[in-house]
Amino acid sequence: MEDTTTQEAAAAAAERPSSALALRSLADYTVGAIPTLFYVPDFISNSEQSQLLHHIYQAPAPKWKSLKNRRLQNWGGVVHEKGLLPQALPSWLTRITDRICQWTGLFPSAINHVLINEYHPNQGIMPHQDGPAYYPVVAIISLASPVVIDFTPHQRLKEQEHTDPQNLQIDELTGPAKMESNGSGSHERGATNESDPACSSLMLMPCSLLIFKDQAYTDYLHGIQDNELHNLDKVKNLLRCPELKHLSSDSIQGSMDKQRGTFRRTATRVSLTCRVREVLSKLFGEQCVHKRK
Ligand SMILES: O=C(O)CCC(=O)C(=O)O
Ligand SMILES: [Fe+2]
Repeated sequence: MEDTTTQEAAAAAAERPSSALALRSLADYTVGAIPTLFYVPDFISNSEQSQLLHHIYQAPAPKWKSLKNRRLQNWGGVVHEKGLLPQALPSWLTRITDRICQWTGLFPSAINHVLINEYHPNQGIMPHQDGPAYYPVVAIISLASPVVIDFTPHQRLKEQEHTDPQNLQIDELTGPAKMESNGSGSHERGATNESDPACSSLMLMPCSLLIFKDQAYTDYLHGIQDNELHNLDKVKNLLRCPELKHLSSDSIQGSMDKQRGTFRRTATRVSLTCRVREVLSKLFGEQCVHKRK
């Protein structure tokens, strides 16, 4: 489905080399103590951000699915318990997902699934692990508002699975865990990073790319607190967010309280969670399973 104007495509193409050229290799973007966590500021340009937001908010109202604490759009096909019934991603998404694929070199095939989440300043996503139907590499593009994402080790969840098997459920969208369906993964209630030195938080600025994989994917829960005020105590990448110093400029919204070490969200954030999802080769038939590295 081609819905991009030639002008827009030309503008994006003209811009791509400059942002791509400015990038170093992925290994240069590790952050914090978890080795498989990467933060890439300015992965997309401001005008690419505007184009993405334009397309996202042009989608027909039924494309949005409202959840208790956010709403989302699902692109790439319908998720079924046995995999994905695929539907090609629109070109305004593949322009970004193909670049992520190429530059990272981490995905076994083209990114085929994008979940778009929208969060008001008091909304978030509970600590969760993305389900087993995804290849264990996640790429998240952030738009419109900064937010803090927390990574918390989930040994507790693993122990629970071992000791309490009757608690396990297989969710339509996820894997075995105590969970609440979020359209994306499994949720653990009440996980907290207050006292755990192993946890890591990152500030996700608009236009940035977050990549997490392997250990960060399998041994950590990730989540965003559902309040306007975010604590910066455990944020590992503040030095890589120089724009936070200029919050009065109209491009980035929010406010910092340096004394208290907090950031207040004031704008709606949108994110693109880009993944490779197992695809059903035949309806309810044979499944194509990715080899995990
Ligand atoms: O919005 C985000 O940055 C996180 C989204 C997420 O974790 C998910 O879609 O599974
Ligand atoms: Fe997730």
